[in-house]
Amino acid sequence: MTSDERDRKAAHRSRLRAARRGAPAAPMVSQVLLATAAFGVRPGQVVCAYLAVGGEPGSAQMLESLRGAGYRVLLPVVVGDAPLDWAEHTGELRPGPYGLREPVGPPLGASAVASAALVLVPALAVDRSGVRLGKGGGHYDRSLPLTSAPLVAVVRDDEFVDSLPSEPHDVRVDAVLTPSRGLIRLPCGVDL
Ligand SMILES: Nc1nc2c(c(=O)[nH]1)N(C=O)[C@@H](CNc1ccc(C(=O)N[C@@H](CCC(=O)O)C(=O)O)cc1)CN2
Ligand SMILES: Nc1ncnc2c1ncn2[C@@H]1O[C@H](COP(=O)(O)OP(=O)(O)OP(=O)(O)O)[C@@H](O)[C@H]1O
Repeated sequence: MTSDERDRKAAHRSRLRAARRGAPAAPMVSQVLLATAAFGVRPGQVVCAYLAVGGEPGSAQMLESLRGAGYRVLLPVVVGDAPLDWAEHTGELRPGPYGLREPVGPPLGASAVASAALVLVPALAVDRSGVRLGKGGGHYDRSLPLTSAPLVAVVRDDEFVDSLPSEPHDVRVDAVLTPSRGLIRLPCGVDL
């Protein structure tokens, strides 16, 4: 919206990215199952997830944890500035843009996110009203309006904050998942 909000987002991003450098790993292996249980996701249903890069909480083991619980795991595939495409995670990955690894399976189309029972969303930070700050590509903001599944942002404990700048296109998340605090439904009235 205003360049002021964009500047504020950029300042938050550089601070949060710097703080992630050197942060300990946060594999989120057990925590993701708190999220699927809380939202009643059943074996055989689809969970849209992501393969963590650059200090993001999450891991390949997190994806195995989801598959081991019987969920079908879809991973995002970047298609320029279009909404994300999706493909099923079967274990095999190939290099993608931005240092990502992407699934090798057939692309299921942008609308595949609508088949999800839960979407795990990477983020640099989330505030207690559910505003999410991503890496600035707008990929998730273009994709999340295509689903009505619960949206769970995954961040480090200190990346769940009181307030973040937001623009009209920013899609709010329903809950936040952190390594130590587990799942917190949003909006959250408790002091941080
Ligand atoms: N794990 C993950 N997958 C994702 C996203 C994400 O935020 N995290 N995306 C969210 O929209 C989309 C891709 N957009 C992205 C935009 C920037 C970076 C990024 O800055 N990565 C590295 C730099 C790597 C490089 O350029 O070599 C970094 O975090 O430092 C990653 C993904 C879809 N897949
Ligand atoms: N629904 C949308 N349609 C078209 N452009 C969009 C949409 N959502 C976001 N954008 C554009 O994407 C760019 C990045 O947006 P923003 O700063 O909110 O990204 P982000 O939330 O950090 O990224 P991401 O959603 O990939 O994690 C902005 O130029 C914004 O206008």
